[in-house]
Amino acid sequence: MSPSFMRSLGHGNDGSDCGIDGSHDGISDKIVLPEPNFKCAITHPNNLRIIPLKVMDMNILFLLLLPLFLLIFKHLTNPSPKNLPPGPRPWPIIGNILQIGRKPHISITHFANLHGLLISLKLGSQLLVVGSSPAAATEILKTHDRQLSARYTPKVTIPSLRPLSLVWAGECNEHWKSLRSLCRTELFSVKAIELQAGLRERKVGEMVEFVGSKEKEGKGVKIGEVVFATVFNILGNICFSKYFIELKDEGVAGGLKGVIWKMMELGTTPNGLRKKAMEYQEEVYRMWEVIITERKESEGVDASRQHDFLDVMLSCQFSDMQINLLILELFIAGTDTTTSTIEWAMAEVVKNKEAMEKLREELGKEIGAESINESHMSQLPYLHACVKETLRLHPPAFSASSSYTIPQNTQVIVNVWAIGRDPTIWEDPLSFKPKLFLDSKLDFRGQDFELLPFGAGRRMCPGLPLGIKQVHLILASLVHRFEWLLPNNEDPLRLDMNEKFGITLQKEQPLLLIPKQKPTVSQPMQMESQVKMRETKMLRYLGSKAGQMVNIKETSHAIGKGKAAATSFLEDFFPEEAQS
Ligand code: HEM
Repeated sequence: MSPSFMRSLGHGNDGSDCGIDGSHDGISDKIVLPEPNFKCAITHPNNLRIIPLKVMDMNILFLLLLPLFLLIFKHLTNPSPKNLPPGPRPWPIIGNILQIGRKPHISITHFANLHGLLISLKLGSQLLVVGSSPAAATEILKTHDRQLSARYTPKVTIPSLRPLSLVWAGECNEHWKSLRSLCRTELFSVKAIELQAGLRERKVGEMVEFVGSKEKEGKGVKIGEVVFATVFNILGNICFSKYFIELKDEGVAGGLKGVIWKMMELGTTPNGLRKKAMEYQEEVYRMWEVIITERKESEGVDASRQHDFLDVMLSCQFSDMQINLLILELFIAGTDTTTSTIEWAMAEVVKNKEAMEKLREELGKEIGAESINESHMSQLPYLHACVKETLRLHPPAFSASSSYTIPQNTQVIVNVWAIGRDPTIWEDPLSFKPKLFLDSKLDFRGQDFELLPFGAGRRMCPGLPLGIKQVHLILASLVHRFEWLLPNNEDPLRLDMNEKFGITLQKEQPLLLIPKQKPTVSQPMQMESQVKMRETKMLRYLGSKAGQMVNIKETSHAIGKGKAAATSFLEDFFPEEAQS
């Protein structure tokens, strides 16, 4: 679960409570309330002297205890609303916080097993409703998407910034709509994604060179750090035409990743530390504030530079604060999620020999000795299946929003993690089996409620097109170029797959792998195998087009080479037809 992505039935809705009928949710009628199991361990050392309290001390004690009395009074006079979904019995004042613990995705799934697929919990005085089935997800993210599309905002966010925010927008107001539409057209449209392809290929190519460089030979590579630096630089370039992190500056990516993680973590603490969060925000803004100032001062368009997202925001008259906030939110929402997906995917394929072999075989057949590029991606069904399987088992974020009367301001979430591991939906749900997706039409684009790593409905992830392109290209490149070993030749079967809960579900132990260059083929052999490979692809493609007109652009796409290569192949194979 990503508390940051929690939805709420908050302000800005029509104000009425939401009555959702979820009787079909399969909620178990066997309600087993686990007895609280906390031991009160107060020790009384023998040498502790007991000093009688004076009248003055009593007054101080009374003042100290007053807030506690007030809290208890508030709790007693403000009972939980009736007719809520079942759930574990909350403790006075703290609610279920202690029972939820440090791994909420696991404890909440456990509560769902005990109480049903729609449960309610109390986080202090905050009510939380959790759906853990595709049916509950459909109710929350589709049927009642409009009423439940407000975002629950952690206390750590600065109230004055909320109206400017995309991620934290409490309601789907006009400003939120205009930000989503700006991002959709300028960053994530089909055209924008296609225009960025060269940039992604270049940055991923540099990452692969770095991993395979002499200085890294035999050394461990922290997959999360090199991937984070790469996706951060891609987004940095799209927004500011600038790369922020040098791959060789070990630790910078780790440091920045740490700051982003900490900022997100503050957002997940019930009473977040606003001052600390502000300090982190300022630290990140400092990275690009010079660029904004220079750009505002420069006159005319600099022809040596590409048109970037900063140009777009300035032309829309965005203030510095609006620019800072939007870019920060894109970095927060887009870098850690993508990195974590790739880190999990690598961990799963390294651990699962069969999946790794199949993926290698597919990459070898389709790409061979060519340099990998995005036009290859559509020819790699097993790669796509590996990514879907990773997102089923390790969705980086929970999603957001029931059959009960939900009071206003309730946090409502869908436990996507639990749905991905539900044995009534998936066979052998804890194993990594990409094959599941090979003959299946199930997709993660918000239509299939069994698989919701990007959420669904109005607040669904707008960055999906960019995120998924990066995941495919980086995973394919890392697997195709190297063989991967664990440090000290450890058995991959014993790879630690524990999760650390935060805004994203990361690997608790960062993945450290040793790359081994795959045996290289000599230059002439490489050329020969490339030509052979393209010939096979070309024949396969033309076979599928028998009796139809073929288009050079599509042909070049199908063979993963430019138009010139496609034309010359067509001329070689079908000289007469190519003439016409
Ligand atoms: C594998 C990669 C990614 C995953 C799994 C992912 C997942 C998610 C999820 C689950 C949500 C919440 C949806 C909901 O509340 O129903 C979300 C929201 C969001 N994501 Fe992503 N995301 C990814 C990549 C990206 C990228 C690359 C960007 C942008 C650069 C991005 C930008 C956003 C934004 C701005 C939101 C908030 C939208 C709103 O509240 O209206 N994400 N993402």
